[in-house]
Amino acid sequence: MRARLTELAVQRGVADPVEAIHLGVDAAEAVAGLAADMVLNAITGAAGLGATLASLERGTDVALANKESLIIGGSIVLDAARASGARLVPVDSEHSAIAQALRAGTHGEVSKLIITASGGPFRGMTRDALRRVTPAQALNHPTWSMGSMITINSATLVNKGLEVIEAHLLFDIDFDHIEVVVHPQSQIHSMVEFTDASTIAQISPPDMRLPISYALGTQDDGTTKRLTSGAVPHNWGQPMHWSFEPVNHLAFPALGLAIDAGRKGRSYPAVLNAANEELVAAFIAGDIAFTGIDKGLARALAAHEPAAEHTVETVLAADAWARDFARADVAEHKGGRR
Ligand SMILES: NC(=O)C1=CN([C@@H]2O[C@H](COP(=O)(O)OP(=O)(O)OC[C@H]3O[C@@H](n4cnc5c(N)ncnc54)[C@H](OP(=O)(O)O)[C@@H]3O)[C@@H](O)[C@H]2O)C=CC1
Ligand SMILES: CC(=O)[C@@H](O)[C@H](O)COP(=O)(O)O
Ligand SMILES: [Mn+2]
Repeated sequence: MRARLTELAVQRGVADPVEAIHLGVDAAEAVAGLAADMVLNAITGAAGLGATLASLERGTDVALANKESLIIGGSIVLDAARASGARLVPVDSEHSAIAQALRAGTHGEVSKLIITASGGPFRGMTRDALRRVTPAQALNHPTWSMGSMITINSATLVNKGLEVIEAHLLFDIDFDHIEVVVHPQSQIHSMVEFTDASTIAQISPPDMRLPISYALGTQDDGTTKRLTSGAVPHNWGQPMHWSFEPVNHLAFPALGLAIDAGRKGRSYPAVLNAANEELVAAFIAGDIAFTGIDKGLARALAAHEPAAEHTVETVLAADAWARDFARADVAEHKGGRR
């Protein structure tokens, strides 16, 4: 690997190819800590925490796709940004939408954030039917093409729970003022309701090039220059039907579990995320049923005893504890109809 990368670096005229190449588990963190205008963190999962912190500590703005690092780090990540003055710029489509809509008023004028959810491939299904769905069905997202972890998280609504916590942290809005609504067409990416009863929505086709380019357009003064995204705007001359419906919390309890973990704070979000990463892997491997994911999450969160301090060390310890717990939970319930 190093030899091939060195060859490529030499071909591209890199002055010191040995210095320029980082390999291994700490490579992302090392690269994120190098001089840059902005780091786009699109690693999946808790593994992205080191890179987010390394960028922020260096004072580099982070375009954040890796929502997990903010969610598990919580105040540690926010404090790192505050201390260096670096910005956390959302790439997640809902949070990009909210950031855009928030420009219509002040923080004090916000009455509610409304996060839209596609509802995933199993929208409308009963709890009983959900016991029998397959990984292939769960990986077939109705509107977005994404990696396997976030696609399964969309199917369980864990993704929406993570996004509520992410919105709370990014925009400093209380959990009581964040609502989730199912909007199956994924055209409205989220909304902000203001105190005058006006609601501002951000609308675009489901294409990540738009939130990514919006984040990359961040200017030194915090304003945003809209870049060419390549996304195709709506054709308003065509008939379109968009719908909204409430979340079925009985069929999809993971959303409530995640919001509860977010409200409790400290290491609960880290436990939620780490247990989920393990349970999703077990579901994809065929070891547990789809409904085993939220059942395992409920058991992990109920068993967790958080440390008094909230530090990188306690977050990583909670992450490791949750992975062990979830693996044992999978072993205990493997093959059963959980
Ligand atoms: N896809 C989307 O539309 C959206 C994604 N996001 C978020 O963006 C992130 C990435 O999602 P997505 O692109 O779909 O996922 P993918 O599975 O497509 O890509 C994940 C990437 O993370 C890398 N990676 C995983 N673990 C590590 C590690 N320990 N160190 C370095 N790199 C690592 C993988 O590298 P390798 O291939 O070498 O394993 C891969 O390039 C997630 O946090 C997701 O929630 C948010 C909103 C929308
Ligand atoms: C593109 C993006 O931001 C994803 O997080 C997407 O929102 C997932 O769709 P769900 O609404 O199904 O979770
Ligand atoms: Mn999203």
